[in-house]
Amino acid sequence: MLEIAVEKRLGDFRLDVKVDFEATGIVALFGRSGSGKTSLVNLLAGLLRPDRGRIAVDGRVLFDDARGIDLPPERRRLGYVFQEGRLFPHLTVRDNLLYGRRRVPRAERAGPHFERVGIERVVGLLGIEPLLARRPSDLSGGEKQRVALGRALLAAPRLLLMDEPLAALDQPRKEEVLPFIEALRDELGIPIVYVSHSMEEILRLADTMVLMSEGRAVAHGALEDLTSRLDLRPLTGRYEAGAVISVTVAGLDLTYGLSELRFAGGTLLVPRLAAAIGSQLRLRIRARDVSLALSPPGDISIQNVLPAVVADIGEESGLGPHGGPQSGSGGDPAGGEVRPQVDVRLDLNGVPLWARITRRSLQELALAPGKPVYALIKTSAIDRFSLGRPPGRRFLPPD
Ligand SMILES: Nc1ncnc2c1ncn2[C@@H]1O[C@H](COP(=O)(O)OP(=O)(O)OP(=O)(O)O)[C@@H](O)[C@H]1O
Repeated sequence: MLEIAVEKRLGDFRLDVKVDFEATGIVALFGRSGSGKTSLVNLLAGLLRPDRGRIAVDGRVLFDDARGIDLPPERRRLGYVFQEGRLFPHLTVRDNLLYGRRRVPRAERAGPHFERVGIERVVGLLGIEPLLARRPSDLSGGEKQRVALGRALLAAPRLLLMDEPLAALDQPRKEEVLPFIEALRDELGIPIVYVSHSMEEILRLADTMVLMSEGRAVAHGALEDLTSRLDLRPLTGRYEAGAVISVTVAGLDLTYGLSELRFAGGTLLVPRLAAAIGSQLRLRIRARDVSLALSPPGDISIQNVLPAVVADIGEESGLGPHGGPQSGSGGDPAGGEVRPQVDVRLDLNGVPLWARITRRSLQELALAPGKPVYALIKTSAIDRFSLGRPPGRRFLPPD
């Protein structure tokens, strides 16, 4: 359990965060640039001192101004991985890793907590064995981040803080590092607080989310719930509008190279996935990739046609004119300018899905809450990057 109640003034910016959450798996700290994510992580790590408040991890108090407690960073037993690895340039990879090990206080160098992050295991999990003799200058960006992760883990932290660990990497390098982060989550059982402003990354990795806005934690909870909440859409972002769905790989159509994914709302066909039948996946379907029809269309190339009911109709997500949430659901939110699109929340047998359609379609189809419709989703709408494995479950290696 992570208990946070802190206040901190930084110039004109005021951070005032009160949130308690279960620290298991990966907890995403999400928010726009400048919402206070890094400052909050620095307060947790002990790199920044709150003006007042209290921070506790699993009942262990790290900071409490009322009781005069302020543990220095090295006694907090938290690991920290930054955007850029910050490895020691003059040390080999092996010595960088051993540096992490030496940071463990003597009294803690025993027991299951310490042993589960043994050097061989961490090196194996992160695939960095071939790099041990190299220096950081001879590593790619992705390799540096894997070593930085290893160094943080070898210090046997109670909690790992990761602040935009992939932000400095290009897409192929991101894809290279992501499976290692997933492996840590699933194999080591060390909770991770993961800062990112990339919803794609969060959807892939996290199961819970703390949503930050203007120095406050405005919501926290299960990722599926927060991403389907209409009131939070202005904060979860315009391009990120979409739904997260947990599915089971149910079959493979070898003739056409399609995988069948089953969930409570039906079956989805997607281009063949490197996942064994029976494995669980979480995928994301963006609102802009979903169309609606009142009856199941006949002559159409779209393979995924799923019955649904309109649950809610909201403004296209994004920022209002002053950077805040939009108000109302009418067609005139920004001083006379009609927004051409709306987001329709659908209910597929209890599973939420979003469709972004034009306001004109909304009227022509006379859509309203309760109306039965069909959701049309192209097979290619489900991009590989959006596919994550649900936290805590093992994933069979790609074939
Ligand atoms: N030492 C400081 N003095 C004054 N203002 C600061 C200081 N540190 C941070 N801020 C301000 O606090 C706000 C929050 O910054 P912070 O880095 O925590 O945001 P963030 O959500 O991590 O942003 P990003 O995603 O861009 O990294 C920003 O407006 C920043 O300019």
